[in-house]
Amino acid sequence: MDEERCLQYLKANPYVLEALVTGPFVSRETFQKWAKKRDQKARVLYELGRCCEQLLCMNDVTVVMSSMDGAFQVTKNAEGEMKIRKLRKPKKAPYYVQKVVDCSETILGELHFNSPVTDRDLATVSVISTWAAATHYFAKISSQSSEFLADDTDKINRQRKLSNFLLEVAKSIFQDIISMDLVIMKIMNFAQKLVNADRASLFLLDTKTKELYARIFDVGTNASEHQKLDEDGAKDLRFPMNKGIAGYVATTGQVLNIENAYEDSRFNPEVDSKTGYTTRNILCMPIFIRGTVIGVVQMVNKIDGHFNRDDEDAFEMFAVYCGLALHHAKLYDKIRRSEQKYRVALEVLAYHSVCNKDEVNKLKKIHLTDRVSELETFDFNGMKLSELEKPLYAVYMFKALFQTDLRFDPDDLIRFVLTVRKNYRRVAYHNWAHGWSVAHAMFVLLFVKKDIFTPHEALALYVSCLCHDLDHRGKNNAYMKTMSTPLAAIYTTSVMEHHHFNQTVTILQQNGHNILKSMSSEEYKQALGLIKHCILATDLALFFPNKAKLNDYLDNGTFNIHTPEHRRLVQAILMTGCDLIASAKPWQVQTETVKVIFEEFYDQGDAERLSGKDPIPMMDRTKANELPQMQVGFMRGICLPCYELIARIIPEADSLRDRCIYNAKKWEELAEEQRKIAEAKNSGHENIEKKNINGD
Ligand SMILES: Nc1nc2c(ncn2[C@@H]2O[C@@H]3COP(=O)(O)O[C@H]3[C@H]2O)c(=O)[nH]1
Repeated sequence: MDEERCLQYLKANPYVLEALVTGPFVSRETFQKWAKKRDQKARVLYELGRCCEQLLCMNDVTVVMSSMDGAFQVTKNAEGEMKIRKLRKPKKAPYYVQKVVDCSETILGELHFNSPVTDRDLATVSVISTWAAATHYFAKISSQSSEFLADDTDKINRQRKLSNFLLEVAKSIFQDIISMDLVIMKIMNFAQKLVNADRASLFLLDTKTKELYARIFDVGTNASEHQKLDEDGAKDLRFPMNKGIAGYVATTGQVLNIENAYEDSRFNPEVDSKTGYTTRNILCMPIFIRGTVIGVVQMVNKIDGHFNRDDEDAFEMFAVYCGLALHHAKLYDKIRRSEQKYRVALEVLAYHSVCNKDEVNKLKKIHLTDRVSELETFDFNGMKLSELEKPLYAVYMFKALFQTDLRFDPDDLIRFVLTVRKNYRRVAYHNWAHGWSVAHAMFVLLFVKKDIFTPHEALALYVSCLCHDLDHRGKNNAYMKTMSTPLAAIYTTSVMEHHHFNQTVTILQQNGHNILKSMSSEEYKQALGLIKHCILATDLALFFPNKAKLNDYLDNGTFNIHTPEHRRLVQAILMTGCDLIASAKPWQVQTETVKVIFEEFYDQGDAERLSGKDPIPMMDRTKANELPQMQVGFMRGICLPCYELIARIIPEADSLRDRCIYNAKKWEELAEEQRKIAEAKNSGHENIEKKNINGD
């Protein structure tokens, strides 16, 4: 039936339209909207009629409104309400009928003039009628658009409510990360209100048993009645994932909006039978995390009618946020679990990596009363000390430097030194003996140049040297990175040095180990900050910029030991100088140390080769013959510039530079010998080759 025939039919059978308009299929607000629209037209025509009566000084203009159902006379009752009644045929035809037509050529109505009118009157009436029609037309447009807008406003308000809530959810996901359940509850609660559902529930997928279980199950419509079930859900709210609307959605990942649950073969009435609740309609949404369904959210029984398209759209957005919240909940649980595991590991480690009572008592029994003057020179060879003497002398040096300025518990000091010893690994070079010799070098520097630093600064420098290579694995930062070790994942720069510092702090935090405990919290914080600065400075990668800056200040005469930045540079360079102390030891000690350094280098080179990477020449045992030349490069390129700089700041320590120059020359002689041997070999080979070629 086309529109024209439909109109004819409705005109012929007005009761049909009446029944439709006042029946259940048109909502109250729609009916009111229509009525308002009609009222508006009637009101405009009525006011137009009265306006013409005033202008033409008459009072018998009949106002007629046109509509689909015919012509209606418009009057106004005592209360000012518009009254519309079917137009009866007038006894006498009007003198003049003015049609009121709007911009879209729609006839709004007519004005019947029941008294004689002049041409001038007609001209006036025509103008006013046009204006009135235009006014009505634009009023309609604006009311439509405002209706439209009103509809839109409705939608906009709904969207705004939605987006405000989603923003709240996003914020609470990050703020309430702990109680993710609370966030999910909020989401469910809001979703339920937004789509006006009587009940809401969240089912999660148990991938092991291929079942769905209720994690949040709604027993009523206010939040307090939400029933949050434990991780496994309530036992009786579990069912195979191929059952029910929830199962279908979980299996297919599709959204389902079921208008009549019991008529849908996929519906599972078992849950209703357990809860005594009757499900009429269901809006069910899958929850995805990274493309995998992890659960479904269900809205049950729309309060008025069934769920519509808008509900589906709004709810789809919630399903995403549910997924986000659940994902965070899972991640957070994982983090919590790994933190607990980490704590357990730390406890076990702390127990085994702390010195024991026997070791402490053994050291306590030895009382060093006399001054050990041989310790007061850089040339002292720590390699000759026993496993007991090293900690004993480490305690002695600490006391010699600090016991007049600092308060500390002597037993704490013994425990600290012994535990530091225990946390160096038995690798060829970066072991306790290295830590001890670097601390000894700092002891001598501070001994010969007492007043350059405050007691707390000196303490930080000494402790840093003792601890600067704690838990070193005999592999350098480059190795840690290329092998993508966990340490390299934690620290982006100075990987091992950060780890050494972290180990230092861990030991200080052990019971009975905090040698800094007499400091105020501010002093303690500063001391730790300086220890971190000093240990990180032993990363050779930082030596070059530090050296350049300090030399600049010295060269341009702006160096001032009391300037904090200059002070930190001096501390850093001293740390490097102590770390490389083997290069400034007597030649015998230098060569013995270099032997173990390269043993460690070659171990790393072997490990790199095993993992398919070519080691650098210095770590390649097949190039051991190039060692002297490499040492020349190392001494002249790094050690010598370092000790020359130290001598500029602490002239009393210029012996380090002299020793270093001597050792470099020795390595150059060896390199020269090595070169001659190589040449002899080559020429030997050449002679043999020539003989072969000549056949003699
Ligand atoms: N080639 C060479 N490297 C050294 C020598 N002494 C120290 N080093 C390197 O200098 C680095 C200083 O920081 P580390 O102690 O971490 O590791 C040290 C070694 O890699 C040496 O005599 N020869």
